[in-house]
Amino acid sequence: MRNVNAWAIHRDPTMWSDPTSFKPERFENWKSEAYTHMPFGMRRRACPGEGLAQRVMAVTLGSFIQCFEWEKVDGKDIDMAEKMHTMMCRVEPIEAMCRVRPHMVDLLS
Ligand code: HEM
Repeated sequence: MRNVNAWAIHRDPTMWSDPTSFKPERFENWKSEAYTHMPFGMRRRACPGEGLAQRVMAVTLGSFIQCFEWEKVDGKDIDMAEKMHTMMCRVEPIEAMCRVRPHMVDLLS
């Protein structure tokens, strides 16, 4: 058994500038450098679903945003505090409601 602390590597300021800021543009024309970014793990036990996930994530997320209006149940900002578990979890889980956007009602009902 081996454990690699991908959490720490993904937040390492010697590898990433301003590592905790949401900057999707950092991945534009981005070339993978070995072991700096490994959301799907690496090598023998790496995620076999990576190809599928990479293909469907954008369209899934885009559909969620295009088709539904989202709202947090408690109306507060998202609390990003983390706690360790077998997997990384939020201290406060996100509870959200969605409503079909008006222009999608006929298509989705
Ligand atoms: C955004 C989507 C996903 C992410 C971020 C993700 C990430 C991961 C990670 C980090 C691992 C552990 C790799 C390791 O142990 O080093 C893993 C394992 C695994 N993933 Fe995913 N995954 C995703 C989607 C999927 C999908 C779509 C499937 C199947 C259709 C899948 C199937 C698996 C399986 C079967 C393993 C266990 C592989 C093994 O232990 O040999 N994953 N995934």
